[in-house]
Amino acid sequence: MLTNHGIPEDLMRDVLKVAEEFIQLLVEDMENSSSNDPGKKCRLYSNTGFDEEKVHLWRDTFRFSCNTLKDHVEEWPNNPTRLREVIGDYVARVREMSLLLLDLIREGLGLESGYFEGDLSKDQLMNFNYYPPCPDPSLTLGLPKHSDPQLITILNQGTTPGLQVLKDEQWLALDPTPNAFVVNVGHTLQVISNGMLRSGDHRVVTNTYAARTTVGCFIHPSSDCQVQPAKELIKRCSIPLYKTFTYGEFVKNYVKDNLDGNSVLKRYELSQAQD
Ligand SMILES: O=C(O)CCC(=O)C(=O)O
Ligand SMILES: [Fe+2]
Repeated sequence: MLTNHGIPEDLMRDVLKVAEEFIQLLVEDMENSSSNDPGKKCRLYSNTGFDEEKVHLWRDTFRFSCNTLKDHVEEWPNNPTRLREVIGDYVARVREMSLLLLDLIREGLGLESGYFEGDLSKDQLMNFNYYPPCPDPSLTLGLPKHSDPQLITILNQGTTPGLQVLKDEQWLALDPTPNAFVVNVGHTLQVISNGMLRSGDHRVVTNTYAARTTVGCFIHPSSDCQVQPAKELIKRCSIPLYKTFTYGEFVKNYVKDNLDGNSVLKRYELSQAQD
């Protein structure tokens, strides 16, 4: 949970409001606006693999590519009319804060200055998530158990509860704290830190009484970037626990494994690697 982060409270509220308005417009025209093509830079989807998945999820998501702003802003919708302005401001501030956070993490890990700069943190995605009230929450989930594949996630979870984290094999509710962000370590940061930082499993449960809107920002490497345990950490104290991979290939496997309920990291653990 991150507080005192410097992002204005009214901007945190505004971004949720724009997300609510925008999703509402799209949901009314779901058939024409949704797409199952993961390569699309801006898309509305309800499930990551509708045909293959065992449980259909109680969530609509709109995904934006965000970095650099000037390369992507034209792809974003412009209805509601203030969407581009609000999101542009929000995304830029979240990015600045995330890079600062990554630099503090870098220092804590004892890595050389600038380690996360460049391709490792080049890209940024943003999701608007909308979880409508569910008539029977025992039958489905907003989002099943998963860890995020990216470097870090900065989640603005609004005011409605629903997020849970797995701790000692128990699901704990992480109820919203006003104006705080939830920060998740992603798989990529787990690999770079050679397991010193661990990605946390989380999920979203539904409720019968209120819709829930959240906004997640994900900082991640460019698709062709090589990800591996930091050499400095290996030199200092340990053996590498993970194989090197390109981020784009990793994400493809993540999507595949997630549908089967498996952790993608298993494929890349060196002790279990075939080659
Ligand atoms: O909406 C939430 O509370 C969590 C969303 C999430 O975990 C994700 O998009 O990866
Ligand atoms: Fe997540």
